[in-house]
Amino acid sequence: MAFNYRRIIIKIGSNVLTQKNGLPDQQRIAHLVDQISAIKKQGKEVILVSSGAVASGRSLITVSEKADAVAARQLLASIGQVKLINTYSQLFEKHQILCSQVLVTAEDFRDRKHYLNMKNCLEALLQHEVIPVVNENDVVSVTELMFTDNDELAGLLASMLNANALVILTNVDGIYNGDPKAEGSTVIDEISGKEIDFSAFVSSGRSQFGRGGMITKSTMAQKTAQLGINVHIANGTRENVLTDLLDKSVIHTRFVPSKTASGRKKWIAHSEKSATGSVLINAGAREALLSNKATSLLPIGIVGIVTDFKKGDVIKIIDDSDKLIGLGIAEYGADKARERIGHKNQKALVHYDYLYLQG
Ligand SMILES: Nc1ncnc2c1ncn2[C@@H]1O[C@H](COP(=O)(O)OP(=O)(O)O)[C@@H](O)[C@H]1O
Ligand SMILES: N[C@@H](CCC(=O)OP(=O)(O)O)C(=O)O
Repeated sequence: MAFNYRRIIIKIGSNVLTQKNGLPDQQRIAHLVDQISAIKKQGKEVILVSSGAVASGRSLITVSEKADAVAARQLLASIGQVKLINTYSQLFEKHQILCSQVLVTAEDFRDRKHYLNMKNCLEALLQHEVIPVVNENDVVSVTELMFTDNDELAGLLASMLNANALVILTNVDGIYNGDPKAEGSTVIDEISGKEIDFSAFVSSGRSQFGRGGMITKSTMAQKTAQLGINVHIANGTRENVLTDLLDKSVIHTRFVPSKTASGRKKWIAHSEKSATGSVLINAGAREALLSNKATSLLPIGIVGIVTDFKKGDVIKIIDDSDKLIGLGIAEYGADKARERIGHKNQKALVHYDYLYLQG
């Protein structure tokens, strides 16, 4: 039986869209659009996360090697994004499908209002049968404001939109149990559970035009699967990869989803970078939070406030061995929390509904 997903995020990596010389591979893009159109015509909702702005820019302008690297990337992306979206628009038009351009920054995911605006826009596009083509707004996202890569962006969108599946297309068949080029390495077809140390078999090196690499891809995939979303990593350079993947007839890696979380919890799960405060908890609190019961974080289990926060801020919950246990929204500020540390019968600092635990 095929995978019967209703809403799918498809991420196409730089290396899939780019030829060896760094220029866009028009033929491959066309073939992917044909497949995405076929999937759309089966009544599924598709959101495309596409890299390739910088590569497209390279096909239009030459930037001096002496130019500042950040400015060069901004310039290439600004010019290239126009070409990239035009390419998609023309190719989808052949299938009588409308696509749209959505450019986002990491900041848009940190602010709950921006987050909801973005979500509403994407929902409206899907309702109107449009395929949103999303990319990072490379023109304004520089250095520390950037996503790690478009895999991170795709993972955030998958949880934001409660997608059934996230398909990441890269230039290898999936995650190998060793160096993909080494003899004897094979593709791991299913990954489940939390405690996997990817660095044991995934090397930190990136492919020619990739930004994040396979370790960040794997970590993001695992986190997304923990939120109840199927994640597939497959080879975008293979013919018919998308249609074959949904028919379960192509070799690739699938991250088995573990549980489903509420929309709010999904947002909190991805808020680590915007967490302002942090609290230290004792072993008892850790045990209670990680048990199968729905438990809120009570002041009795808190041993210290590491960094201050205000009511409503996302805070990090850290255990006695300095491990990040979870994230949650503070019900009150650090001052009140300090007064209540270790006391019984106090209002929870983080209510269970606003708590995301990563185990
Ligand atoms: N164990 C592994 N399994 C698969 N790929 C790996 C592994 N270790 C390292 N890699 C490298 O990760 C690369 C893909 O990641 P990345 O460069 O981020 O691609 P993309 O541009 O598609 O996001 C592959 O080309 C491969 O060389
Ligand atoms: N936003 C950039 C791509 C950035 C990126 O992370 O790419 P990838 O390595 O494919 O995840 C572009 O359009 O050129």
